[in-house]
Amino acid sequence: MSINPDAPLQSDRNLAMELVRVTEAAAISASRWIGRGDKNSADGAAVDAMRRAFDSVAITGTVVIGEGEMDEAPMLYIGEKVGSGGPEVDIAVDPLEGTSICARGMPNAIATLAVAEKGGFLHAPDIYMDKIAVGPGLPDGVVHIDASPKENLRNLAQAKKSAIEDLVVCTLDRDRHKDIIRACREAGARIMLIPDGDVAGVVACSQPEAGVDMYIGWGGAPEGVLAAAALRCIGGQMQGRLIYEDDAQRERAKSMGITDPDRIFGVEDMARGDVMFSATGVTTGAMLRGVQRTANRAITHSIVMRSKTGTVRYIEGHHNFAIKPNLFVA
Ligand SMILES: O=P(O)(O)OC[C@H]1O[C@](O)(COP(=O)(O)O)[C@@H](O)[C@@H]1O
Repeated sequence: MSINPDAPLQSDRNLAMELVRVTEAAAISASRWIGRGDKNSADGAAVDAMRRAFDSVAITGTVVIGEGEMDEAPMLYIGEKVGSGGPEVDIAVDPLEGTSICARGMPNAIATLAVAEKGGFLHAPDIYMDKIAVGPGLPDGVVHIDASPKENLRNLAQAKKSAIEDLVVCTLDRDRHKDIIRACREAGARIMLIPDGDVAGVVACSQPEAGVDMYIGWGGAPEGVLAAAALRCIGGQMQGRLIYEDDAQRERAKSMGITDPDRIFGVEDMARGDVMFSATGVTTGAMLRGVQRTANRAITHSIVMRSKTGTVRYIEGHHNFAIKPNLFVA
């Protein structure tokens, strides 16, 4: 990262690897709660482990996308400082993205975070964001958030030199998306419904093996920023627009520095400059395999990427609790 010009290049190379340890810790702790029907305990375990893991990362980090405000979140609240000291960076976290799916033992839960140089992330309030995303290597503006699903699919099919019938559109399985779903199906596309976890849904557009051509629909705005951070590294296009349910939400956005609350944010508007992104699978999904646990051991599957180099690494971690119990046991 460009924060400390005197720091050797090696330090930010190492930082990317340190971040994997943090999402691994959160995922392993959350994995103890997979399928146990208790999403708050799963989330609490992930938050606690992620917070502790940050203590050994050599950064002076400020949480800008976190678990909520100081008075509502005991840890990883917005404004909290994390890290053991080092370059000043901003942090976006979602220690357990997909709390309900983890509790229900369903696919797609991940532990994730992103790091940017100071001021690099959009300070998104915890409200909905309308989102549309496609993968890399396509003409700029091939899809647009204000175009109809049919128009977007037609343009996307043309750019990909495929038929609309070959395209898969991913969206959250919500009543509010029924018109989008109907329009996509009527246009001939196939729909992949996910119960939760739209960070993975958006990122899937940029992972050829995931089989997703376009992501569309409303999800959390903080999750939108995390997804944008991933796309900054892996490539792909995304547009997001905040959705306000009342004036208080609009005011809240303004108080967080969003001067034009109705603007359409692109990837660079949500995650600027040098960005790193890490995610570890909790339950198996399109993006990552979940934690595999055996007595005293766990295997984790993570993705870590940097915008500076465009390198994307898939990391399989084999963890032995008999030797290293403290970090990972909630
Ligand atoms: O469940 P809603 O209100 O449709 O919100 C959608 C958001 O919830 C999630 O599906 C899961 O979020 P949580 O992990 O906080 O439960 C996100 O991925 C998504 O952005």
